[in-house]
Amino acid sequence: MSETIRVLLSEEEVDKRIAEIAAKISEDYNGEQVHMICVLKGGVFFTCELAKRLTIPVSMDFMSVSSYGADTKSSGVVKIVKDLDEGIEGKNVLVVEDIIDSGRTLSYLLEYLRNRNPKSLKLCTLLDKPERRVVEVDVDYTCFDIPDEFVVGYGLDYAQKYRNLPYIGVVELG
Ligand SMILES: O=P(O)(O)OC[C@H]1O[C@H](OP(=O)(O)OP(=O)(O)O)[C@H](O)[C@@H]1O
Ligand code: HPA
Repeated sequence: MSETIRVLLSEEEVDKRIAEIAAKISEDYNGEQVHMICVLKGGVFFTCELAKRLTIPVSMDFMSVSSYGADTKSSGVVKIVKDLDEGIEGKNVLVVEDIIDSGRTLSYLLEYLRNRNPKSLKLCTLLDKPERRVVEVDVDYTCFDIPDEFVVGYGLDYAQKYRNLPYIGVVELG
């Protein structure tokens, strides 16, 4: 089967929106330090682009969770592949994700982090597919709501490919 990629959000659109969200986050934290938790692997491009534009003090940690494997559908079972390096008690935690789809990954992850007593816990996502939600998740910052289509680029993969595309595209199988 062949795959083609149709552009959904151009590099310029994505970059412009990330700058807007970064300004909003910087304003909301009002000079306090934010502890960004990048959810690997998909969240890595967005985390870097966002972090570069924040004007508040930033620290960072990384977690890796997996529920999709090589499929385009969530397995429903969330697995922690890599845990945090440092504790988050008393910190202003900002979880940074590439996409919220069914909500299963983030619902699991936020509960897991809440139990570690951060001072505050917020969620920032590049993309959200609200139509696909199975589990409710409170999202604090969303760059784009998108339709129910499987997307790649800016960290998002299809069977580990296309993460490096500098824009968001829809995978079309022929
Ligand atoms: O809302 P959900 O239906 O749970 O889907 C969202 C999750 O799926 C993707 O991760 P994936 O498991 O593909 O891992 P990856 O980031 O390493 O590619 C994405 O990065 C989210 O973590
Ligand atoms: O649309 C998607 N693309 C890539 N990974 C994903 N994980 C959940 N939804 C998606």
